[in-house]
Amino acid sequence: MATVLYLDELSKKYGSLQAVDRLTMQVEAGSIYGLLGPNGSGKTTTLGMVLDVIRPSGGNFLWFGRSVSRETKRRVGALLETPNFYPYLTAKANLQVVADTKQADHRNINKMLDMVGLGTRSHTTFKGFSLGMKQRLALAAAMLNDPEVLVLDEPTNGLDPQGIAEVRDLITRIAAQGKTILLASHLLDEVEKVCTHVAVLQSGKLKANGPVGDILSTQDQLLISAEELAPVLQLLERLPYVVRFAQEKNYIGLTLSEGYSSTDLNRDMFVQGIVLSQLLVRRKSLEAQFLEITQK
Ligand SMILES: Nc1ncnc2c1ncn2[C@@H]1O[C@H](COP(=O)(O)OP(=O)(O)OP(=O)(O)O)[C@@H](O)[C@H]1O
Repeated sequence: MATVLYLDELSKKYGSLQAVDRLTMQVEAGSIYGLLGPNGSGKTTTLGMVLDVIRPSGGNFLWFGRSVSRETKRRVGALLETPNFYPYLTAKANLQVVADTKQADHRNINKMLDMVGLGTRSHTTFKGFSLGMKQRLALAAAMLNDPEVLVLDEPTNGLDPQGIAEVRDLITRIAAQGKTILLASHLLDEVEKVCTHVAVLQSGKLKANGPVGDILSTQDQLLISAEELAPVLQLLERLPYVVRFAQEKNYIGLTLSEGYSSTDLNRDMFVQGIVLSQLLVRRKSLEAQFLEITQK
């Protein structure tokens, strides 16, 4: 698969503050890549550098295997903050202004309005739009010259639940057209729901990266106990789908391979003559996972 964006020890210092610290990662074509981290972790600075609006203090980055240039910039659409549309112009007229600035084909305007679900509202003035509609119009503007890559900074910030759902759905639909998306978010559940890949940032440092399923593992933890723990421990040694287990006081905590559930465990225990006195499934919260990753 082609690498769309490659970051090689990319760094940014603001005075003595190391905002981004030797960040190395790559974004493959067709992925929805989430840059996940709390406020101040360096996400916006990273996006600013790769979009050539913030000058790096060190390291390098390549778009499509090349240094940033007018040609590479033409292939990348970006939405860093809600753009300043003209409040008294209609959605369509606003996009006409953007199309002129970007020298984009005006025939794309209606297509993009339809794509973001504003086709029937193209004659409504911008000031009459809800925040969610404003954000969708901004996405239409970013897509006007049909870029291969879309860079988004916190695209659902400030939206109500319906607006959030609409924007997330739109991002997924844009990606389904074969576009690559790089998206910064401080919301773990957003990255889990929308992204295929993730890089976790903390204080400018890369803490983990890879496919979302690998990094944000949603394996449940089971807690079990029985009158006698020794035979339980012996059986757990032998069950191939038990990933790990540990005794904690009078119960045992364990995780199972994907595809196995507490029912499988309970059945196998019973077959071996062990009756569990307790079986609890504890879902690992996304917040707990995030703490685990960032404390590594
Ligand atoms: N122009 C600047 N001058 C000085 N410090 C800055 C500047 N821009 C950002 N910083 C600092 O750099 C660090 C990283 O900021 P950045 O905005 O990149 O993080 P972020 O993860 O995008 O957070 P947020 O979601 O709050 O924007 C923060 O400590 C921030 O205060």
